[in-house]
Amino acid sequence: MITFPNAKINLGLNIVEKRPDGYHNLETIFYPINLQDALEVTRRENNDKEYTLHISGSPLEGEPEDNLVVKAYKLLKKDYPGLLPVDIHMYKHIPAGAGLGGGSSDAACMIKLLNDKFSLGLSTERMEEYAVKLGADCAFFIRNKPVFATGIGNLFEPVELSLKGYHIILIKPDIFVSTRDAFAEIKPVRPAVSLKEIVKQPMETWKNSMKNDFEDSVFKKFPEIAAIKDELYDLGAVYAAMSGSGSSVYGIFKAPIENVEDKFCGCFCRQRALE
Ligand SMILES: C[C@@](CO)(OP(=O)(O)O)[C@H](O)COP(=O)(O)OP(=O)(O)OC[C@H]1O[C@@H](n2ccc(N)nc2=O)[C@H](O)[C@@H]1O
Ligand SMILES: Nc1ncnc2c1ncn2[C@@H]1O[C@H](COP(=O)(O)OP(=O)(O)O)[C@@H](O)[C@H]1O
Repeated sequence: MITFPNAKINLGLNIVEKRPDGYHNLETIFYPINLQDALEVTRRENNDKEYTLHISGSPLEGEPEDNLVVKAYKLLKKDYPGLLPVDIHMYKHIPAGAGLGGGSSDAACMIKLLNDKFSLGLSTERMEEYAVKLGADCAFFIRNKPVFATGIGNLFEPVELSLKGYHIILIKPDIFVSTRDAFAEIKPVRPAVSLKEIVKQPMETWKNSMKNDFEDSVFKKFPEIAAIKDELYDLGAVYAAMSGSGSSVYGIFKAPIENVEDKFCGCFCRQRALE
């Protein structure tokens, strides 16, 4: 059984307050895009091991047991001992440490895939409960629809928003930003106007009203990321921002943009909204 975990971008991101558990309450809009990994799970013939993990594509650091797809398997196996041994094949295309939620998407897709393959009968809500144990934004990828998210990024309200027809240019500089480190730099502030209201306004207004709170500290540390955002606006983006805790930056355009390959030296890709 094979599935294609997709990335997301954040449209705005307000870090509202620090919680007693050390995490932060935030508000953001998660929007799925069509940049995808591939994840395949087959029944392992040999029962010598519970699982094997084979990764191809972009190299990923860490041991197999650190990988979120393995963590997802083990999490379900605790409650469903009948889960059979599996071989996991993953092709990594979504860059890590990019604010694109690649690992979280892999983990959420693993839960959905195991639920289907082994007929576990988990409801969507139950899968979301498992997903959030693996990562704050992981539950979003279970339904994988545009949402206004609050809490630690795990409470969702649908948003009336479609980027269908827009052209998204996504730039991933060769910089890894750790989400944990990015949070450590933030002083939380409750926004004067909620993102839920801002996103209802025409996209042309977002440049002056929609903010990613991680940008100030990440741009200060890595001015080259700020420069990418400026360049996207110079190219005519209606809205441009860093996604999540970085380091990728996206621009949303009304028309296709030609000849960007040279400008961004191969670290770019064209995207469209996942419909
Ligand atoms: C903040 C976002 C916005 O999209 O950043 P990106 O990962 O996309 O860049 C995500 O919600 C992140 O989700 P995820 O990447 O799953 O976070 P986790 O692995 O659970 O947490 C990594 C670390 O970030 C911090 N963290 C994460 C989420 C949150 N609401 N408050 C936090 O303080 C914690 O220090 C935690 O140890
Ligand atoms: N399947 C996976 N894909 C990508 N990263 C993974 C995966 N499993 C575990 N990770 C780890 O997650 C970390 C990326 O997390 P994070 O910085 O939150 O990324 P992002 O900002 O892209 O969501 C990396 O250290 C990576 O080793």
